[in-house]
Amino acid sequence: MSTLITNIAELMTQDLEHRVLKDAAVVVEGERISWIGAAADAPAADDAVDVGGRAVLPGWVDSHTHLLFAGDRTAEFEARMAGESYAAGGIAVTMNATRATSDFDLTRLALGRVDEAVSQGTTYLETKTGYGLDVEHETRSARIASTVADQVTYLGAHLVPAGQDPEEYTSLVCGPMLDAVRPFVQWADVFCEEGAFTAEQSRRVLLACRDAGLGLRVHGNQLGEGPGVQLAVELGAASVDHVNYLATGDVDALAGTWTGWDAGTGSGSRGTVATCLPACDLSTRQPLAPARALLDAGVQLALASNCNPGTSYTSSMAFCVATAVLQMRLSVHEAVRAATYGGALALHKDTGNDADGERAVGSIAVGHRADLHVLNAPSATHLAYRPGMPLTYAVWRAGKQAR
Ligand SMILES: N=CN[C@@H](CCC(=O)O)C(=O)O
Ligand SMILES: [Zn+2]
Repeated sequence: MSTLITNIAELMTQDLEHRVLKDAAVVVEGERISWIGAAADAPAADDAVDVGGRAVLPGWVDSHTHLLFAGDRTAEFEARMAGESYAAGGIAVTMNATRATSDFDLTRLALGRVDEAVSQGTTYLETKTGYGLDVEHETRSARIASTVADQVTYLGAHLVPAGQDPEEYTSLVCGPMLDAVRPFVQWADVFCEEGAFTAEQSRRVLLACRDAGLGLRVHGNQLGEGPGVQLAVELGAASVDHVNYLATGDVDALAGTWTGWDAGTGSGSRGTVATCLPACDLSTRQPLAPARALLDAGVQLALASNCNPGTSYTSSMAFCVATAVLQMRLSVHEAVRAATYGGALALHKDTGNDADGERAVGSIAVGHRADLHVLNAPSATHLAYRPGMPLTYAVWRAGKQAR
């Protein structure tokens, strides 16, 4: 079954050539893109959809979310808006509410959040554990996460639960907890920050997880300059996320990880993606991450929602893109790229068009997964020009119309 999607005013492919086509069309065959080009040259297909002169982008790739949680932290948010600072300790409030919730309800809540994201144009997403924080509840979160998200990250090292010795808890995270979650996860992450895990504890966790075959990610440099970025670079993490407080050496170190990468062909060894989380920065009143400086230095960038109940209770990638343009000085093309291709790069899903289903996401090219986001606007510029407006008109996810 093939579908011709035509009358596209602007097709922002985010492919390796950064092509933006006018008056374009796309053919979707099964779950893959089989053709793109000028609408006038489009081949026949079984079915046709006229999108009426609207813009089409790749679906958002949200490479950083925390969707496995119950409860609410409105009071903490109100206190923050009244002048309190964000501190890692709030995670314990969500841990208690999450532990007290049944499997059925936790699944229902997570599925509802995925639906919210997809209805706003997200077609591929990662989510993390991190609100269970004992073997039973981390394993449950990982298992449920593996049924609702495309990729799952183990974040047992989110906070040391009250009353536990930090070194003993770190050993649990590196040992029995890791063994229990391992069947359900592809990545491991650690909150390397004051009030969470020290550099040494973080290194232990990351090394144990790397030995277990997991890819690495780091929450780093969110609340102050710290060791997160350097640790991520040293251990070859796929991404370091937050990156609000960076020393010059941090930017240079991140840029250095991309010297073996050919951005023109998407080949060579991938480095460490800097993932900026602007919705979180606003909600915690932290300085926005220096996305412009990172890009200018040659660092590959992702934008993600960081949807979670403490620091960023939104899955709106459009909001992140608008903020990146309006406040972080990215162009619309750069911001959309970071929220699509950049997320795919951070999740190692930027390449692949094999028959076995390993298909690239985050860019529109022949053989890639058919993840398309049709805007109710003639160009992607409207994402920043009309911030906060409901611009998602239609969504295809793996070739199926999801909205
Ligand atoms: N920084 C660490 N973890 C989350 C916040 C978790 C919470 O406060 O519940 C984040 O990415 O911002
Ligand atoms: Zn996070």
